Amino acid sequence: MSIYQDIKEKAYLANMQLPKLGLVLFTFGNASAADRAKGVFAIKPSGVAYEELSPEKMVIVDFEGHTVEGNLRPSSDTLTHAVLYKHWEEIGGIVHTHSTYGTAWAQSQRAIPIYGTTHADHLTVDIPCAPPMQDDRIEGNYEYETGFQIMNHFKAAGLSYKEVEMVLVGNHAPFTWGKTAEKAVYNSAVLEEVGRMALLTEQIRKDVPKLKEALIKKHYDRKHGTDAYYGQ
Ligand SMILES: O=C(CO)[C@@H](O)[C@@H](O)COP(=O)(O)O
Repeated sequence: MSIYQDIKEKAYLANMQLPKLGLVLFTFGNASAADRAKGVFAIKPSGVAYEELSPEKMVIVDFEGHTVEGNLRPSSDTLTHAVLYKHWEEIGGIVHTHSTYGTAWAQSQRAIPIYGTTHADHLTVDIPCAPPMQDDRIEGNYEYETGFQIMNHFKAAGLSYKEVEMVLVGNHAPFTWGKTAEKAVYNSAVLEEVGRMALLTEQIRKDVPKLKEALIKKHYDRKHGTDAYYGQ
C-alpha cells in the first residue's frame, strides 16, 4: 500500500462529492488533499470521469508540481493547486469547479456581492473575483500563473486566505480551499449557492443594496465569533 494512501482516500472522497453536489458536469473540475508533513498532495487525474475514479488513481504531486507517484497525468490545474499549497501554508484541500453560477460570475468578471445573511454566515465580504489573466501570462506557464493571479489579488485587496476561502478567476471559474479537502468541497457548494441567490436577487431587484454592516457582523459572529454556537 502507498505511503500516501490517506490523502489518496481524502482526495478521492472530495472528488466524488463534486458530481453528487451538482458542482461538476463530465470532468469539469478537480479536488486535491495535502499531506504537509510529507510535502505532497493527491489530485484527480486529468480527464478521467468521476465514475471511473478510485483512490489508487489519484496522482501524488509535490508543492513544486512534480509528480511523485501515480501512472496517470495529474489534472491540468495541478500547478495552480501547487502554488497555493506552497505559499498558503494552512491549506489542506483545494477544489476547482466550473459550477454554473460561480462560473457565470467569473465570466462576468464580477465579485459576488454580499446581499444576504446566507452569504454573511460564511464571509463578511463579497466573494472576490481576480482579474482575467494577461495575454503574456496565458502564453507562459498558465496554470502556475493562475495561482499567482489569485494570491496577488488577495494581497492587493487586503484579504486573508484563512478568512476568505474562495475566489473567482475572471474569465475562468471558482477555486476554493480549506483546512481539509472536505471543507474545500463545502466552500465550493456555498459559493455556488450564494452565487445563485445573488443572481436571482439582482434579477428581482436591479438596484438592490448590499447587506447592512450590522447584519453582516451579527450573522458572521454567530457562526464564527468567540461565542459561536454552530459552524464548519
Ligand atoms: O479549467 C479547466 C477547463 O477550463 C479544467 O479545470 C477542467 O477541464 C478539468 O481539467 P482536468 O480534467 O482536471 O485536467
